[in-house]
Amino acid sequence: MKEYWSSLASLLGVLAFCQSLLQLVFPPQLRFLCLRFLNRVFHLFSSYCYFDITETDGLSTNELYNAVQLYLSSFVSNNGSRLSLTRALNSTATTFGLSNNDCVFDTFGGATVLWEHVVIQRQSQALTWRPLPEEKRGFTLRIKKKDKALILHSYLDYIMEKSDEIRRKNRDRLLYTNSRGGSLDSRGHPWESVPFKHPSTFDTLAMHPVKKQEIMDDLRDFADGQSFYDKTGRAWKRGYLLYGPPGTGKSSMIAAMANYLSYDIYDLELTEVHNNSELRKLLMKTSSKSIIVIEDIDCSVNLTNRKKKKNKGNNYCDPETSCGAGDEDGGNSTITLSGLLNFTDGLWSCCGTERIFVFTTNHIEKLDPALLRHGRMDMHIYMSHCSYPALQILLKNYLEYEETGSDCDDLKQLAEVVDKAEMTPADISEILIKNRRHKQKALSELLEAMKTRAERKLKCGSLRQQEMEDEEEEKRALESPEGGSESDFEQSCKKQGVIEEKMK
Ligand SMILES: Nc1ncnc2c1ncn2[C@@H]1O[C@H](COP(=O)(O)OP(=O)(O)OP(=O)(O)O)[C@@H](O)[C@H]1O
Ligand SMILES: [Mg+2]
Repeated sequence: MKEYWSSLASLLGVLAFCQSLLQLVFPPQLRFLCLRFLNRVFHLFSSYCYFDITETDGLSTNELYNAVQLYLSSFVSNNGSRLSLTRALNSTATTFGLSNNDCVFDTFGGATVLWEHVVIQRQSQALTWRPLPEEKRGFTLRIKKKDKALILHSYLDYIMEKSDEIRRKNRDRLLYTNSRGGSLDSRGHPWESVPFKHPSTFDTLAMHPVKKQEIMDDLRDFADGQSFYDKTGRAWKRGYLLYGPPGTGKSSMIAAMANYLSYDIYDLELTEVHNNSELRKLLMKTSSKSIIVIEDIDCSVNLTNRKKKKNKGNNYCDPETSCGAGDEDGGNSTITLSGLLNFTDGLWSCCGTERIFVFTTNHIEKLDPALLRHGRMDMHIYMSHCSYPALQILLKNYLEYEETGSDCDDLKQLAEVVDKAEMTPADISEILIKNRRHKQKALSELLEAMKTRAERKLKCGSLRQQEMEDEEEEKRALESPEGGSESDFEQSCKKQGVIEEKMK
């Protein structure tokens, strides 16, 4: 052991002697050149090349550094052994990060790359007007030389895209409204926003699964369809019209769409918009990846007929016929159907990308066909009364009721009566919420309510049928020569008698 230590000491002595000899023979300048030369030779024969992505680029922040950090956070939790955890302001998600001087591998298009997070202590604080952070941070990307073209062109673009997506997902969605009625905030913005935390998703939405899947596929195709829209020369936007009776889930569907695509919502209150140019300004201030909603469009403003001339006592006017002196925009004091059509489909509608327009109505028949045509409203979605497949979703969500097969008598009866009852999901969910702790009670109360509704519907239907038949008979009697002899009074007495009989 003693011998070992003495030989180690003499070896260190020789090394120290060699080092001082080298310093004597090679001056520092020459040494630096030698090292640079050796480095070059090493890189010439190495199959790898390296890229440094620093946190700051001079004084401005390097977007690529932030993007890489976010991108790595999406998968580093599976691969890394030592991670940093952060949570941004207003965020509900935790972000994983690569710890200082740690490495992680990634693959892209068949190429494997290595990312290293490099953190170096800053030697001395240079004299600047802005104090610099104590650490210099950056990522070093190691790739094979043969993959250089692929990585530099596609991989870095992919990272930027992916990080945008992660940023949007981590941030809470926003719900914008124009309820201030045209006035701007301090930043000149016409929209007010609040965090959007609606819990409705496509899982909680009660509707036929096939229809639901069709809508989800359509939304996904739209969101992933940039190249398709570019190729076909179409503006990257899509319109959905949701129509159906109140309480069938139109607003819930909009929330589910926003949650599914992680889009913001702009809830446009048309009654607060004074004219077409204000509408256009509102549109210009919306961001991409958003859903622009006009609820109850038939009630907002009179938008029934583009060809109609100006009506008295009605804030609608025709853009194609002059609506007031000097009103080349169809009226500076009113909003027109033409203005709305341009909003959804004109040149101005393309001032942003990746936007969805959703209109809702309880009365589709009241809308002008121009508003409904494809290109404006590409998909017309009828939100119907509750069907049996939709009811099954509600039972599962509210009562945790799993498929029990044909042995459940109540379920069988519900399946028979649900279509005849024509109840909305809103009506049904009220009964289920009330009895959610007693499954059996909930089912029997629901069945009772459905049966009563179905009976009433049946009675109303046959009453209406009878009335129509009576009217038809009356008409025929009046037209025939003998029928004309019966006086009006006698006829109305007879009719009254029939109605009283039915009411009994
Ligand atoms: N299809 C559905 N799936 C799940 N829940 C629903 C559905 N439809 C309605 N509901 C429930 O009923 C409530 C009202 O629904 P919602 O506001 O979406 O109806 P709507 O069709 O927009 O009605 P309106 O035409 O009156 O605006 C919701 O809070 C939701 O809980
Ligand atoms: Mg609604």
